[in-house]
Amino acid sequence: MNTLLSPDELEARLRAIGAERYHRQHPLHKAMYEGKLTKGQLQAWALNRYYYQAQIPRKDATLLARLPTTELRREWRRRIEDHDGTADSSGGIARWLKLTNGLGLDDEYVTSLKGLLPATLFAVDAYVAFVRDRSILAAIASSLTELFSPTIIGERMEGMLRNYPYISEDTLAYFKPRLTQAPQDSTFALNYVKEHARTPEQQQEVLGALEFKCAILWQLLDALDHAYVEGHIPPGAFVPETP
Ligand SMILES: O=C(O)c1cc(C(=O)O)c2c(n1)C(=O)C(=O)c1cc(C(=O)O)[nH]c1-2
Repeated sequence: MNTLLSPDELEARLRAIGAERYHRQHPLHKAMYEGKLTKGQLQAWALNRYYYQAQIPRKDATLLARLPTTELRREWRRRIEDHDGTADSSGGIARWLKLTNGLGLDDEYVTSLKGLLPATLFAVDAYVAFVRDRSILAAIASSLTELFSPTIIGERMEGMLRNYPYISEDTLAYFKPRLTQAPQDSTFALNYVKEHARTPEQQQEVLGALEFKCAILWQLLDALDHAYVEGHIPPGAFVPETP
């Protein structure tokens, strides 16, 4: 039987899941910031990660439609604008294309989604389906990986600028705003789950949602590792021109 945790105990359990399972621990992340990847491998990562970026606002729009209060909808609307932009400012998806473009990939090819690994499609689509089908509490909890993203993003930016001469601050423009957006997102989501997970069952649901999301992010890197480091590129997937 699961016992009822205090809100702070719940937070500690969530942070322990992140410390163990977040994709910061993945060997491909380490290889990336240590400068061990080829340009072709970085291209494959950026190309596949584009699909995650492009689906995030669809995931948030799916949740937005189910949210019962103005306060919650306003919070989630902001997330959609962060990614899609507004009439006055470009959003995260457009900034991600600066990265793929800077790495030598055509926008048209990237946005066509041709060349994605099947595992990328399956994993990202599973995240959108989770948020569509599960409780609002679980859906909000599944965004809590953002508690840990500023650390991985900082590490990645610093390592990539230092180790890959063809990568500039401008190419990495996507990441800088995330360093302030992610803490805003995750503070809201953490406060929400601490307040609304009031039974042992709800708390287990929250913990399970974070584990599920960590597994999605881990799977994205595992699939890239298998295809582009181990060399088992599935038929139809992107084949780098440069080694
Ligand atoms: O660079 C990363 O490692 C990373 C991780 C995550 C995450 O932990 O889910 C997100 C992002 N970036 C990101 O850029 C982003 O916009 C984002 C939105 C979400 C979400 O679940 O709603 N996660 C993430």
